[in-house]
Amino acid sequence: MVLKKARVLVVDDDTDVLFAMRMLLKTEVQEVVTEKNPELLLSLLGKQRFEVIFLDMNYKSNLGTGNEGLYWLGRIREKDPAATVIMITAHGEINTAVRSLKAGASDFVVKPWHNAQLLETLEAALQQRAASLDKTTPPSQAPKRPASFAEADILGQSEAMQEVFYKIEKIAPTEANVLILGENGTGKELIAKALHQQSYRAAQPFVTADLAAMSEGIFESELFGHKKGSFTDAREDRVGRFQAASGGTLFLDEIGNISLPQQAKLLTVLQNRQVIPLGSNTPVPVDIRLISATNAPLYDMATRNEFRRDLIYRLNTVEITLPPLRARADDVLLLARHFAGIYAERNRKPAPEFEPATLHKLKQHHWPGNVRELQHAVERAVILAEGNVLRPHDFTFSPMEQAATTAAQPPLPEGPLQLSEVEKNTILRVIERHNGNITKAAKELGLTRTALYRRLEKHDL
Ligand SMILES: Nc1ncnc2c1ncn2[C@@H]1O[C@H](COP(=O)(O)OP(=O)(O)OP(=O)(O)O)[C@@H](O)[C@H]1O
Repeated sequence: MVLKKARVLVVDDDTDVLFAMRMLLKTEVQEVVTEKNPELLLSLLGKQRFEVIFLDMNYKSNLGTGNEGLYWLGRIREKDPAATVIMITAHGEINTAVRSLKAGASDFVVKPWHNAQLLETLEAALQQRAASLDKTTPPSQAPKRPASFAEADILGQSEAMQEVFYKIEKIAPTEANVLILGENGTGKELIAKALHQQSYRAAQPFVTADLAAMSEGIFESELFGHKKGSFTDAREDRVGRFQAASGGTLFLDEIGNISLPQQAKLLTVLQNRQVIPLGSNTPVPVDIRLISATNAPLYDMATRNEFRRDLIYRLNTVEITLPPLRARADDVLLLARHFAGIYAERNRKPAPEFEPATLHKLKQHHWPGNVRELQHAVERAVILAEGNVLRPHDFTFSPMEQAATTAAQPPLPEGPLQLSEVEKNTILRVIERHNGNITKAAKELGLTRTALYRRLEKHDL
């Protein structure tokens, strides 16, 4: 609905982009104006009102630094601080795109875009704009934002996490579907909850569906509900998770684990915004904000036709990637101290100190289980430590994790070194770094896929 009333300005020096935008938007919005020359932007804004401006990040004169887009964004915001600007960026410019969010852009789309995804981004931006301009919104419906992410217990001082926080702040109060990517234990569920808590839906339910735990047999009934008698065990009517989350947020965890037939069913529901419970003929409209998460390499899976690209585009209006803990050493100590405080209090012990050598050991560890592993390691150490100083030997890692850590450091062999062990550990570490993607791991190791498979067999992996 909001789309139909929108007047949209598109500024890009690539005439193909302008043409594609015009073709896409002309039937969707009230008016589309396109402009090739950013120098004319301000005079256009002086003459006409636009609800949304799509602004390219790079212009041919500026060698792809994104600075010109940021410059024009600044000029627009000077003229109209309430302007809603969506940046158009190329792949590989995500850092600049996030900088543009900090500079006041509402969102960004990545070229080449998927039409449905671009329309969702536009709609979300319009809704966000309407909500922020709507002075009549009663205070109780305003988003409940914690003053800081520390209050929501999401800690992180690394640059990578600061960018995640900026994104959350921007995205939370919108209706955009969010896809959270990251290895196990990086905090995906925590981020999903924070997005909900800071959204306009905060007072409504947050419902989680762990798709990895749902067999083919119960998938539909769990998600879409069922009618009494629709299958042997259906003794009464039951609403599914989509309906249970009505008005609130549905968190689909481990989305990468569902089969192609399940993907097709999910896509239909998301497209039609309604579910049909098993055994019923009556569609039930659903009003949910969708957040999904996975540690699976969805884009690689799509290339291998294991995951539907059109479903990805429904899920990833905005994407948040959580870096593995090993890539944010700055956060390791912050989190370790935080967990130490929590577990000391829980176990009625004084808050412990960390020996410098302990901190070094923690920083060097590979953390294959990420924050969850750190949390458990600190809990164990706090419970087992004698006195209130945590020493290196209070942190013991399983042999496999230890091997990964050792391999991550410059080798310091003591005694005879088993070459085949080193090879095995290196292979394990590289495969893990690429989330199990054999093609990428083989590339990094300088092997062909076949050669890597042969070595996996050799090491019984
Ligand atoms: N930045 C963070 N600050 C504080 N605690 C964190 C942070 N990230 C993760 N945690 C904690 O680490 C644990 C694992 O986080 P969470 O369950 O959100 O990870 P996940 O990525 O969803 O894991 P999985 O993929 O296994 O489901 C939780 O106890 C969570 O509270």
